[in-house]
Amino acid sequence: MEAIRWRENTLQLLDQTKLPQEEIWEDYQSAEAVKEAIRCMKVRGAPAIGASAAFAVALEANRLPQHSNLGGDLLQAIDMLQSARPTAVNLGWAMDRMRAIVKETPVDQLAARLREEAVKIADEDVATNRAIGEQGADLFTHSARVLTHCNTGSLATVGYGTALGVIRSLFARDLLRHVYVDETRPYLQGARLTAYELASENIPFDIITDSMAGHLMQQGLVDAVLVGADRVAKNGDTANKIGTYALAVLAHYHQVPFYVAAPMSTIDFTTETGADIPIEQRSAKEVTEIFNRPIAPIGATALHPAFDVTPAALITGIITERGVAKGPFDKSLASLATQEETK
Ligand SMILES: CSC[C@@H](O)[C@@H](O)C(=O)COP(=O)(O)O
Repeated sequence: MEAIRWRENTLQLLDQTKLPQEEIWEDYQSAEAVKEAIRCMKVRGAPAIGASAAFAVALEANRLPQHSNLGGDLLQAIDMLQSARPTAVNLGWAMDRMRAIVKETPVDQLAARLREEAVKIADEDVATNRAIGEQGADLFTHSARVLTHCNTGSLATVGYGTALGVIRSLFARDLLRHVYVDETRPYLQGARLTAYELASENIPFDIITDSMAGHLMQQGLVDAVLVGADRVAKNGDTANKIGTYALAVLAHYHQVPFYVAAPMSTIDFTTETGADIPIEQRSAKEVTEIFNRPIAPIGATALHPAFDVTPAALITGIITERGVAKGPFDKSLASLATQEETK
């Protein structure tokens, strides 16, 4: 399954706001249009928005006339793309890579070099996720029932997925008994997207409402929680989809291992702790309405922080492509950052 395609200098995105009812691919030709797709979540998931924005810079280099200040125009487009969503650090990370290419490349080679770099970012993401899957599956010796939140699969990345990549690898090794999929209010990434991915591969699962997780853990039905991340601070505090923190508290109380799966590009060594991570506030309408249909009284107000921060102390391990970091995370993450890939 894929949600991002690069075909003949055109970016194609699978519109995730329409899934699973309709599979609609849309063509993109400009950075502005891609920014809007990221903002309104036609493409979402930290690695997927990083890769889409990288392709958007390549599109822009093709679209704009070649002139002496093309580099300046592209740097502006990069800033504009980076502002689309604030929490996912992979967006900034991918834009930093594109910025570096713009700064070091002669104007007549920009389009080709930016295209090359965007393809590299996308290809690397798939390889990284497969390595995360293997590292994560190595943690399990018995067939497990896992609970996951949001969507961290092929739709949230360029392919395979992070937490869902670990789930795929467990399934491939016959070490997966069942997946409990949090529906993930309010945007329903779990019920709509994770369920869609698991169903397409015949991986056994049940959707649960977010409020059912505690009950399941109390019943002894959950062996591990596996989630993704939008940004991991230097000390291991992790921002992920709203509801992740509550799951971590529940897992801690019930002594269920709580794992975060994320590529090294999601670790932000410039952010000291979770308190410094910007939390995206989205429209209240996404809470008071479902698919544009009101579910609350007219005029009712709502809050919509799209992410929360799980303190490092509640995290059993952070599964990366280079290995699994354990607390104290400031030391283990720093050591992974300096080491070559082990797999
Ligand atoms: C591999 S995806 C990791 C995270 O980006 C994911 O868990 C998540 O929170 C996605 O949020 P979204 O708002 O759908 O972009």
